[in-house]
Amino acid sequence: MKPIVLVGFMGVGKTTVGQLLAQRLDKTFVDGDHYFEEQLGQSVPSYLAEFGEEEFRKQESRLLPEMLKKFDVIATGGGIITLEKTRQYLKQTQSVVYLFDSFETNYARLVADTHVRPLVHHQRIEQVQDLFTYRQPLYDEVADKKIYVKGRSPDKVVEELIQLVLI
Ligand SMILES: Nc1ncnc2c1ncn2[C@@H]1O[C@H](COP(=O)(O)OP(=O)(O)OP(=O)(O)O)[C@@H](O)[C@H]1O
Ligand SMILES: O=C(O)C1=C[C@@H](O)[C@@H](O)[C@H](O)C1
Ligand SMILES: [Mg+2]
Repeated sequence: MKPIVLVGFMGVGKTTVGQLLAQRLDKTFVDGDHYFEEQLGQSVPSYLAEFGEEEFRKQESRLLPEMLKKFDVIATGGGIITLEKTRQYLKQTQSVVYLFDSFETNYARLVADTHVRPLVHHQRIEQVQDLFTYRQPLYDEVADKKIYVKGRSPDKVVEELIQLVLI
């Protein structure tokens, strides 16, 4: 199977949906942030605090092709589209699916989630919204399919993904 790569803003559900999709299809799954932490031996928040975002993006970009070689379903980190070089790589990759939802739904999830995301932690809502708006065209640019989550359950999103990518 050609890998399925999920992209989208923090909190849209890439990890949740990706895991469920892989289970349904009996395929392997990897979460980009988890893979990063395993390979670098450091948590993402701690790495960002120590080395900064530029270095984090370089490492994230380097690890992406490795994940595509090793796994069937890949949930990328929310900022995977930041570097031009990484966007070029994703554009040449098949089955990149952009999961998107309204800013309000996304933000509500981020606030409720216990998982720490340094780029939104302690930021004002306006700053998170600016980042969300800035990134939309970048996800669009790299994706060849797009799913509007529309507040639906992860199960429903997985059903749509299967229809869209595999049938
Ligand atoms: N369709 C959904 N409906 C309701 N809650 C959801 C849905 N998808 C995910 N969630 C919840 O939203 C939160 C964020 O989900 P998840 O960690 O999968 O997002 P993500 O896109 O992987 O974020 P990140 O880019 O930061 O890794 C979690 O608490 C998860 O349980
Ligand atoms: O959207 C982002 O820039 C990020 C999302 C997370 O998945 C992590 O990769 C990290 O916290 C940065
Ligand atoms: Mg995730």
